[in-house]
Amino acid sequence: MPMVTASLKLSWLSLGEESNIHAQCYNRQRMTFRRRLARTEATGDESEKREQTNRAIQSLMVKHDPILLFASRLLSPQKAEEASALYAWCRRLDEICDSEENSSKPELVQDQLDVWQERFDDLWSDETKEGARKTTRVEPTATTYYSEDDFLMDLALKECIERYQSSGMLTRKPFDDMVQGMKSDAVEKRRIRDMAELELYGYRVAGTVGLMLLPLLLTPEDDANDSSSTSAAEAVKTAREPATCLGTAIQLVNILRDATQDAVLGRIYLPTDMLRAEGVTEEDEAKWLLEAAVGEGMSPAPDGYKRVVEKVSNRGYELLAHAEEGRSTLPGPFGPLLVQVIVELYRDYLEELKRRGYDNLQGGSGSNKGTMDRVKISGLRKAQASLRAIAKVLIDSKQTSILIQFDSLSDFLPQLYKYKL
Ligand SMILES: CC(C)=CCC/C(C)=C/CC/C(C)=C/CC/C(C)=C/COP(=O)(O)OP(=O)(O)O
Repeated sequence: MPMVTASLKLSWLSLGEESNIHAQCYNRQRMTFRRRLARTEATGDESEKREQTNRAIQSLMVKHDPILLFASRLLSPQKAEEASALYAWCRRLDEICDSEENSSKPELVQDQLDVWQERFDDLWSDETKEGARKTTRVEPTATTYYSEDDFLMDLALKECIERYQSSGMLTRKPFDDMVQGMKSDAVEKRRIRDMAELELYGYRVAGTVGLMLLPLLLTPEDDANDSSSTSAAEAVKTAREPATCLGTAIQLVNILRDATQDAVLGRIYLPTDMLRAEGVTEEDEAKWLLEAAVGEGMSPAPDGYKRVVEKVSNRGYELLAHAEEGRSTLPGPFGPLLVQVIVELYRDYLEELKRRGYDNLQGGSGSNKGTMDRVKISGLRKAQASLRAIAKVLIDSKQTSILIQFDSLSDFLPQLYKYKL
């Protein structure tokens, strides 16, 4: 690709010339992207391109989220493709923030997120009222170019968007909100002011996933029929709140789980106002950030710190309870079952944290990156959690056929075992 050669040759150019060339290359790539999108063109054989798209998405799933590869097999082929396209967009966005190359360069991450959002503007059809977003100034760099696989994955997302956008079931808000959430992480010293900010962050990076998925989960396959899409739109409205609660709860639990890992990156997600009210000082924080960075074990967490962990954990329980109550807003039996399995697993994690006296700083840090002995739940407990979920959904729906339909349970349990919770 000439772009790569160009970026290699740039080393002897002055900085001004370099950014000028990047700007030209970036603008050229963007124009080509828009032109190809407008023609909805994937150049070449249609089925070959579809296979290439699926391969690209699957390799992302295998690397990051194998359990979703399994979960997508529970959906119809069309819904699986749509969910996968949404996944690919979210995962590549998250990769911008997590990339090794970008670590400790928040301004670079901010620039790449601006480019990502500008790219999303091109994907979101201009025909809608929401289409025209005022874009920010973008500073392209050698790392902001996209590959053919990226184009194909974006094209798959565009197809998904076009399917659900006109009914108003899919809006661009969750996409913009997720980018916003990622941007809030790309700062030097990441802190959270209070519980409201923590929940907003949880909604932005995880609650939004539920909102993106609802339209496709709630629309029948033959959605061309007007009356069915009207009722699907109603169903989406009802399901929004529990779906958001579930995503936000997942993120709160992830935050409690990854406290040491985040401390290695200089990040503290527990609300500062709650920590101060419990007597945890900036010096205490500096001490555990240093210990996490050195990686030779953490001192026991102070009592005030553990009380804050307990409060955040209690909020996690509440959000999980809302999600559980709302599980029947999804079509059964798989929708409610999926929600219930997640609820049981994440609740189990909170139980384990309680058993350990709310000290989530003990265990892995440094080269162990939070995995050594951190609070986690065993394969056996994951299996018990899924059986509990099946029993609850069974009692709820009085459907015995669910066990027969869920014949891939033997595939599911090993997947769950590998899942990193
Ligand atoms: C394919 C199926 C069945 C569903 C797709 C469901 C979707 C859209 C999932 C997107 C999930 C995603 C990648 C969200 C991005 C933001 C986020 C909360 C990432 C956190 O990922 P973790 O794996 O917890 O942490 P790491 O970033 O450390 O990997």
